[in-house]
Amino acid sequence: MTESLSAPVTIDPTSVPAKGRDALWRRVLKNPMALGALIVLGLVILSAIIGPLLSPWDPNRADVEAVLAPPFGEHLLGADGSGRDVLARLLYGGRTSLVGAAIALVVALAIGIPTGLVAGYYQGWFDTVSNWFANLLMAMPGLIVLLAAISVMGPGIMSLMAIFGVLLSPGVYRLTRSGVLSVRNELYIDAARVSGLTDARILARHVLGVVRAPLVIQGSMMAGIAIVLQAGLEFLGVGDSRTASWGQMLNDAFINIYVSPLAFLWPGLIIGVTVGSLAVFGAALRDVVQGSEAKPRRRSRSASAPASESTTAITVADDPLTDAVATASSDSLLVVDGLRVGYPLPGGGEKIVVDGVSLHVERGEVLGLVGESGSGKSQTAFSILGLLPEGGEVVGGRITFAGETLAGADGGGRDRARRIRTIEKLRGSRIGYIPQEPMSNLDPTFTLGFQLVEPMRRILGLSKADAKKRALALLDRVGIVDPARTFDAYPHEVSGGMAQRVLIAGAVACDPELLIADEPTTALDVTVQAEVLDLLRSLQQERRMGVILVTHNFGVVADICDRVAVMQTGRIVEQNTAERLFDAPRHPYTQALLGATLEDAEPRSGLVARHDAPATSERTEA
Ligand SMILES: Nc1ncnc2c1ncn2[C@@H]1O[C@H](COP(=O)(O)OP(=O)(O)OP(=O)(O)O)[C@@H](O)[C@H]1O
Repeated sequence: MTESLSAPVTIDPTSVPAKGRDALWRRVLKNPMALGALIVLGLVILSAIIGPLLSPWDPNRADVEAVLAPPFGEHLLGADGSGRDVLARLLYGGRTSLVGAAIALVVALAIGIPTGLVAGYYQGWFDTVSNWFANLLMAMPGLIVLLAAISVMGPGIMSLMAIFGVLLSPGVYRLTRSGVLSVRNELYIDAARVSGLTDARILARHVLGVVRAPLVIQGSMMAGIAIVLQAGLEFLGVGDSRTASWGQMLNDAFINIYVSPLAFLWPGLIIGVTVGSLAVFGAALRDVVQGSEAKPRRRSRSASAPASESTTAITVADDPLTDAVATASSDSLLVVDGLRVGYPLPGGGEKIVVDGVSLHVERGEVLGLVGESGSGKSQTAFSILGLLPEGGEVVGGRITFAGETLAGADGGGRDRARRIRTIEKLRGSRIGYIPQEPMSNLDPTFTLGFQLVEPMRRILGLSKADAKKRALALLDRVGIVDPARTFDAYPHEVSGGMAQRVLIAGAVACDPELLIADEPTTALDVTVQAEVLDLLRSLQQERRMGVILVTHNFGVVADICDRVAVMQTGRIVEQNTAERLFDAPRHPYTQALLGATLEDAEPRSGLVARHDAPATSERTEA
């Protein structure tokens, strides 16, 4: 029984409307079925609250002269077998039934939502243990558990409803967990992490929002089930006979069904109407949610390559060709020294995807990280940000930012935990990040303004009004024509170029010292690419930020970078100033990449002086 009661409603949690909860509720209220059900439910609840005003009778006052009195006399709906007023008992009984359903619902939600959120978001041992508990609870025969509880705890109906709530909680847990799993790897969740939001805030704002509508649907179904179950138990004689309830009215009416069949009608009708309204509301809400134009979500980065991939460890490349420019100094902003990143392989061992990468970035300097697809550029960038996909780990080397160690040289678990805290503190404040796909990195359920303001309030401690002022100024600075309109817009209401400008505004909002831009122009239209690069360059110069620009495009490198590190199969094969690299590429791989960039594949001797390179060279992709 518990299994069927706890079974989650079948709805894709990611199909929550992109326009946010306000728009969702507006659509619900426009749906006649949902509105009708809400009105009926409202009336039932209201009549239970103001019961004493609607009936002058005490629900427990027995009048021997009124036993089984017919309706429309002194008692509007008649009297029961003990001479008690039926209308008064209906109104007061509503309180008992609704409070009982509320208790079951609150217990189910209070257990199911937090455990589902934590299990889905963090996974690991907690997920395993909570799944095990959920399966155990679902396998229990609910009615037998409740009857056993009666024999142990007595017939108190409210405590039984609390136990019933526990039995319902696996349904809530599973629904929440599956909702979280469907979004936890979304890029906008990473973007929220990068912008410095804590896990608790991300869960509350970006993850819980996704499961809110399915939970309301599931909750309305569960409330109906709880009302029916409570009435069923009371019909069987469980509960306090001195408290009026719909189930007890059924019990009383059943005894006198041949003498006064109408007495059976009233509680049956009110239970039917209430449970029916809850079911209709749930169904209408589901129609609204499923019929909405939810934006298809793009795949997240963690799916880029499963660890089970039968790739063998990367081949050993030549020693990197580096000049003195590749040597870090003691006051370098970022120093990556001998970085190694690995993923565990299913059969044991590990796949090394970044192997001994060393680089550094100075304040006010742009370092281009170039190489073909799969060469390890993003893995290097994610290691610095502490955002490697699941399974990925820094297995060697060290990353230091402004003197603070972010990864490597572990002295055990406590050391590692401290480093994780350090990088979480730096992300979004001193280290900014601009992602590759602007749209996937914005939460479709919140306005752009909200997504800009929230990190500023947390990191800079600004008031709402000041954060908004700063956000509008930033939107203006990144070239948005109508900042106020864009501030109030949802991601799907702006173009890809505008979304990227918004993300750039967000990345520099807290004045970071280091900016990591992962192919920031790849997903954009060629005409917009040059503008976004111009914007990046001017912001970088204005704020003297160190920048790592991940790209596979030498046009972008020529346009904006001071130095370049060329990556191949997880290693840096050549590192030089942009000018020298274009002038005289030394590694055959660099020569081949440059050759592929130019239509005629001629070696580039002295052709490209960095800032003379046309921005439109973006068109010729490597
Ligand atoms: N989750 C993962 N599990 C296992 N291997 C992965 C995972 N993500 C990436 N890799 C591997 O890491 C290597 C480097 O990937 P990375 O994403 O850094 O390449 P890239 O140079 O940034 O390429 P692109 O330009 O296509 O983004 C690739 O061989 C890739 O298959």
